[in-house]
Formats: sequence, structure tokens, C-alpha cells
Amino acid sequence: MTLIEAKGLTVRHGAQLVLDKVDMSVAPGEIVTIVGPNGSGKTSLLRALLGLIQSKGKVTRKAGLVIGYVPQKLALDPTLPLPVRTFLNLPKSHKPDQISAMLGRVGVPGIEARQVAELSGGQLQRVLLARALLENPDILILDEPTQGLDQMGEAGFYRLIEDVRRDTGVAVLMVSHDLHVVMSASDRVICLNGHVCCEGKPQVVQNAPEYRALFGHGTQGALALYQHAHDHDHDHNCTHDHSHEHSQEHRAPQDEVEHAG
Ligand SMILES: Nc1ncnc2c1ncn2[C@@H]1O[C@H](COP(=O)(O)OP(=O)(O)OP(=O)(O)O)[C@@H](O)[C@H]1O
Repeated sequence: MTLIEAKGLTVRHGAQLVLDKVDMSVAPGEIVTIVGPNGSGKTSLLRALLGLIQSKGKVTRKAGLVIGYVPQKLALDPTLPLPVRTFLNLPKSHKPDQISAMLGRVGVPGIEARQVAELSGGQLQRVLLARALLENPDILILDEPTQGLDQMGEAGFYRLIEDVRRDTGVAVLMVSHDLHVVMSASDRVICLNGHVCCEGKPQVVQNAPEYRALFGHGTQGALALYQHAHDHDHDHNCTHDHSHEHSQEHRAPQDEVEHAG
């Protein structure tokens, strides 16, 4: 039983083929991380799963699935007064003690009266997480939740995600650029580059040639991600052999990696 599943998911932005027949799924309680270079379609994949953009293929959600979504960018007017308490009551209101407890749970207790625009990056990420968790989601969908945080902040945030998963059983699907932390915090990693390059347990994916082609080795891997240095064609119409790529199930068994391109 999966919470959410995509089969043959294809997204175009104008003439650009952004996602090409992507198969993926998330099971209850699983932490799945999508990694991939800039522009590889990570946000588009999340938005297509959420039904926020048009796509072809099939997305299946468990009946009654509650999703807690934290987008990559928050479109807030910084000049508009917006206390944390008010923000957490949008779109649905919650009891004050629920809000206080949730702020404590995510590690920012007592900030109800602070202005959202004045929060630090780390505090804001935690408030966004609190807002998503207040809906009692079956799955959290987080788009680069640690953007702008320093390494300590990133590690702390991922630990929090693991704790929340342990306590509530929530599944997590997230996009991240933080390879090292992601590797330790994820049950499964999907390496995306317009298509699923490879997927599996973090340690298995880390050693997959497709992953290494994109991200390099060892500590250089994280750097390679930012520098976007890899040695195969980044265009989605990759010139190397993809002939077997979409003809088989992308979801690899837990301890295997799929070599798809
Ligand atoms: N609304 C849009 N209109 C046109 N093109 C878009 C739109 N959204 C995304 N794209 C294009 O689709 C491609 C994939 O974008 P997407 O944001 O999904 O990538 P990403 O992997 O999340 O990137 P990043 O790591 O930089 O956040 C990019 O080439 C981007 O320019």
C-alpha cells in the first residue's frame, strides 16, 4: 500500500520536456529524498504530485490522503504585519494550546507573537513545518526545507524530521541539496535528472554510477551538485542509452538500485 504513486509522469513547460515518464511512490512512514541538479525537475515533480501543475501519466493518492506541503518559496508581503500565531491559523484555525505545543515540538517555543517577516531562516523553516504538521498529515512534502540554513541548522532540521516521523509515523517526501545529511536521514533516495537516474537506499545510490556521474565522489559530491559538474549529457534527451529506461518498474526493491540511465 502506497500513500502516493506516480506512473509515467510527464511534465512539459512550454516546449521543454521537464519530466519524462517518471515512476515513483512513497509508502507510509517512509522518508524519501529527491536529489538532482538545478533544473532537473525536482520542484516540478512535487508540484505535479500535488496537482498544482499539469502533467501526463497517472498520480494515485490513497483515499483521504492528507498532505502537509511546505513550498520552496513563500510568497509573503514583508510589509504586511503577520504574527506567527495568525500565520499558523491559516487556512484553518487551531486552538492556542495546540499552536503552542506544536511550536515547542518543532523547537521554537513561545514565538506566537513574533512577526513572520522577522524570523530567522531556521525559525521560519520550523514555523512552516509546524503549519504543515498542524493538519495531521499522512505525508509531508518539503521542497528544499533547509534552504538558507547553515550546516548545523540543516543537520538539526533533518534530525527534527526524523524525530517527527518516529513520533507520528508521518511519511516524508522532500527535495534537498544537502547530500551528506540527506544520506543519513533518508530511507530511500531518488536521483532525478528529468528522469529517474537511479534510486534505492542512500548507501546504494551513493555508489551507483548514475549518481556519481551527477554528483561526483565523497565530499566533492555536495560541491559538484552546486557546480553542476557531471560528465553526461544533462539534456533530458540524453544521448546515452536509455533504451531500457522506461520499460521497467522504477521502484527498486529496498536493497537494490535501479540503473536507469
Ligand atoms: N512555471 C514554469 N514555466 C516555465 N518553465 C518552468 C516553470 N517551472 C519550472 N520551469 C523549468 O522547468 C525546469 C525544471 O524546473 P524545476 O524547478 O522543477 O527544477 P528543480 O530541479 O526543482 O531546480 P532547482 O534545484 O533549481 O530548484 C527548469 O528548466 C525550469 O526553468
